[in-house]
Amino acid sequence: MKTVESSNGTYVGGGSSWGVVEGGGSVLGAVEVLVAVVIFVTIRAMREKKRQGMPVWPVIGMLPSMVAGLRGNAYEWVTRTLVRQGGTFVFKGPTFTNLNCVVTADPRNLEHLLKTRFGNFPKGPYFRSALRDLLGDGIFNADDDAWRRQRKTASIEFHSARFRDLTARSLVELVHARLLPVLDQTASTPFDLQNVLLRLTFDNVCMIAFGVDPGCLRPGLPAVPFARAFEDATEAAALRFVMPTAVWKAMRLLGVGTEGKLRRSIKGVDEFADEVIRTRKKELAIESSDGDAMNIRSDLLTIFMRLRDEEGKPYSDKFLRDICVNFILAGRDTSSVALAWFFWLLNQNPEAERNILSEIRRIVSERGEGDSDNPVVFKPEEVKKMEYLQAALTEALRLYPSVPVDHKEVTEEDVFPDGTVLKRGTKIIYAMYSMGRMESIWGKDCREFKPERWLREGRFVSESAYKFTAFNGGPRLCLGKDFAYYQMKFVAAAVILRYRVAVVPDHPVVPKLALTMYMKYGLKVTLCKRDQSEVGSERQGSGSESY
Ligand code: HEM
Repeated sequence: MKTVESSNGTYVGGGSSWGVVEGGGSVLGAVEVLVAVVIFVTIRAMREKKRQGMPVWPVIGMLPSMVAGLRGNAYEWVTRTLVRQGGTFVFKGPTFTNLNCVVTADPRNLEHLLKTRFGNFPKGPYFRSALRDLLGDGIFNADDDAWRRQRKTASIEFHSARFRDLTARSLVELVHARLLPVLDQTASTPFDLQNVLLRLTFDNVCMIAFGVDPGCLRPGLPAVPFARAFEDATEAAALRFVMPTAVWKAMRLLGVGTEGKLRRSIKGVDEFADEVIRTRKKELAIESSDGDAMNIRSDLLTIFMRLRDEEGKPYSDKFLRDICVNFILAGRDTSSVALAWFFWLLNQNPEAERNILSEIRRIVSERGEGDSDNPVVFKPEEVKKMEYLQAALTEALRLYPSVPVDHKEVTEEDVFPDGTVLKRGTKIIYAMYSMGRMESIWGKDCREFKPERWLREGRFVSESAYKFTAFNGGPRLCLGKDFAYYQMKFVAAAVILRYRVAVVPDHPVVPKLALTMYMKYGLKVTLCKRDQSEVGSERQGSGSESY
């Protein structure tokens, strides 16, 4: 039966079965209009998908794609989109939210952002406000003068001979008196290596930055309430970036959901930082009353306690707390997770493991007669010689950068070298994880673990900081980079020399969505002791043939 549209929009037909023609016709008409609108909107959204990498729906923008992406591996979802879009895409969030942003993995844009036009791309108010509860005004979350002052002070400390000496000594203590005995005790029982490494780097950063030793890495692996609180806090804080600001702010006000968790976990973090500051103040008071005038200690926290702010006043306890929390994030959660990914990758690449073992055994065998210690404790000049190990760690960081994405905000209108127009206030995400997986940067084998790509004639050769962005670049290049390499090499060499680390079969390994790239379920491993009689038996040069 044919139907025709009447002038008032209802449908009329020719047969008796249309007894309900008036009311039913109007429903049918509305349905047809709705179907037409849906088809129109879908076609338009799909056309946008071709252009922008994702369908753009009226009102909700690209939200459905984002929700679907976040349900799986969010980093892979961003990577797929970036690859499809040639290295940069514009994310359109729902109307009336501030989720719009430009996402890029293009080295030309990174150089523009981090170096050439550094002054035009601060962290900005949006990101600073999302992380303020956790990071306060600490170095990671500061711009302009507040950042410059902290950077200058920390930079002097990090580049001093005293700091280098302290880091080397602290690592000998941590690895030989704590890590290796703990590993020795576990024998072949499965344990979470990421957890052990996080304990090590936590103790280490507290020793070198605050001059305190929390003693988390010790036999029995005691519960560390701070660690739980800190991990929960970084996870809950990261979720703010995928929520409209109004939503997380309302949840924060009510103390519900992830915001309730964030509030509770920040309390746990603050308790630890407050205790460190209180204790240090007491110690300094005693030392100065003894006439030592604060000269005994010169760790980073003490240096900040001695400084005065722009008004000539000592820094507040709140600001000292921010310094502690930021340095814990910088020093605890980066090299530990990098090492966890590194050991996981080695487990799948036995050839690379053999090359590392060969290199470190050769280094031991090169020692002079009176120079051999037992057990072997690597010296700083030996750690420096570990070129293949450095290449393997860098390759792990290329594929699993400890900071998987980072952010900036546009101060004044600008244009990226790839032609993307950046309006004032635009939020920019640069995706380090995705950069390691771009064929356009690393070639067809970009997803393979190949330490050799970093070696020329057996020597480690670095890449541009705008291609290999794991340590950031430009004026905000990671301050702890040299220390982190030394620490990771020292730990990895000590472990690999003694053990084969085997990942428990079927243990799920996936990244967690947080500020740093934890393995969501940790890294369950068992250890197999190596025959120590082989140590030192490697003849000079024998290890270099394979790389
Ligand atoms: C594998 C280890 C490490 C990686 C991959 C890494 C990576 C990074 C990245 C990507 C940034 C830029 C963050 C941002 O601006 O949002 C950064 C900054 C920083 N890192 Fe590292 N880091 C590592 C280890 C360390 C360690 C061990 C320390 C200190 C103990 C440290 C201290 C810092 C500091 C102080 C900054 C702030 C620099 C600034 O904003 O001027 N890092 N790091």
